[in-house]
Amino acid sequence: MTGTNHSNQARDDERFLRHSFTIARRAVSHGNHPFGAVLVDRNGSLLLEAENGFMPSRDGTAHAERLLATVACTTLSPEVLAAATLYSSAEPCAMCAGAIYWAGIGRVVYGLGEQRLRELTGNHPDNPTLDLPCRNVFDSGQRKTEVVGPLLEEEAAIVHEGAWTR
Ligand SMILES: Nc1nc2[nH]cnc2c(=O)[nH]1
Repeated sequence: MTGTNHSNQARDDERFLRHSFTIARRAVSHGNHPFGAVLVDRNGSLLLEAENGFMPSRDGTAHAERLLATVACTTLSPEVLAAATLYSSAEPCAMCAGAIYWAGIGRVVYGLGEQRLRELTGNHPDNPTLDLPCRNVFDSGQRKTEVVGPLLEEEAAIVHEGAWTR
């Protein structure tokens, strides 16, 4: 890969990560938690979007990344999945990292890190953050998942402003 390709990729990563922040804000406008995820193919085309779906049924497993992974692996080919990047407004939790792994998505870029998320949510009952980096989950698998993050973490944190007060 040339230096130009590297900088193109970095630019695309920031652009699509910011798009996941927009989806996270959309989740809030729908009464949900501030998380969003998007899937992009190897050519930089947007394939899928998913927002947190906690409400209305208080489904604690309806994380944006897990919902996206399920749609992705039931609609796209293994080749497309392996070459795709999932952009997430926050670091995938252990459940979502597992779902991304099992879906066969090859690359993940996230904004807010798990530690920072934990500081923001405190002990809010809707988000008892798991203290397990997504890299630990991916590294215990048999196929490689590339991970980039935290990235644009200050912007990612702003999305959570006012979201975890009780
Ligand atoms: N990364 C992530 N963490 C969450 N914690 C609660 N919901 C979510 C979600 O949709 N994504």
